[in-house]
Amino acid sequence: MSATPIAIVDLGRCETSQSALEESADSLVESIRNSGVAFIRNTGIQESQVKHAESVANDFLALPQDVKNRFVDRSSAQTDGLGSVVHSYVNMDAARIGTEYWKTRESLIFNPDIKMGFPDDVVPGFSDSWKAFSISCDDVIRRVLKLLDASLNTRLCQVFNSEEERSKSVKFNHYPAIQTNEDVCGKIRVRAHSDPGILSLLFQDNIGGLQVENNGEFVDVAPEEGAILVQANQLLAQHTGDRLKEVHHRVIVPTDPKIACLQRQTLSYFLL
Ligand SMILES: O=C(O)CCC(=O)C(=O)O
Ligand SMILES: [Fe+2]
Repeated sequence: MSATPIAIVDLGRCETSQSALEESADSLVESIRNSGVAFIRNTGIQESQVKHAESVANDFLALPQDVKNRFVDRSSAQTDGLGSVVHSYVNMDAARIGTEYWKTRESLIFNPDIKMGFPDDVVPGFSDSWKAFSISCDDVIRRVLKLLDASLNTRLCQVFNSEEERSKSVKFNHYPAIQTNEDVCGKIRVRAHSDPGILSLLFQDNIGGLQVENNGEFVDVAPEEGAILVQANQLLAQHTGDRLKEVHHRVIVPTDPKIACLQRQTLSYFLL
């Protein structure tokens, strides 16, 4: 499976001159047109802030199952939590353990703007950490929209700002280590789908496994050290008249047997 060329756009450089901004904007748009995604770096988001948001998520996942189950939102089970504006803990493995264990995943999805329902009583500081992370991500998404506007001659910033406050989600995915002697390399961990909303930012560890559909073929998105993945979602496609298509993507167990069985974690921010 070959890797697709994905642009790495330096957000800091965009602010140095108009020509740097235009060049970066075009490269961002070209990458999203080709593969539905682009990397951005030099965003100003502190690594310590990301690590902290991941660390409170891991504190939550380490809690006893009955405590975690208090946060299950049954109404969002169909949509994997994302379509919902409420908080939820989703355990995708409950029915599958012992059969398709490579599909095992626990997800935490919280809307940073909804005040009630955070697990602060069981993980002190959870909501502060995720809210701070979401404020930083929101700022980055606004800068990405500005670049898209510069290249496409659209008014996405204005449209999405002038609408009443949009919904947001922070999502943490935990794919546990796989304990088996069986060959699980390349098996599907998350089925192919596209996500709702406008744009998302994906912070992934160095394990890999994310693939995007490109000309009918799924190609690897290898993690890029220090860079965040911008993903085009359904509403962006709608608002750009399909000039930017939403990305169809999936997650597989890495094909390298040395890392296939290791745990993987990702943290995402969605502007919905
Ligand atoms: O964990 C990943 O790399 C992506 C997961 C995903 O596509 C999702 O949660 O919507
Ligand atoms: Fe997704």
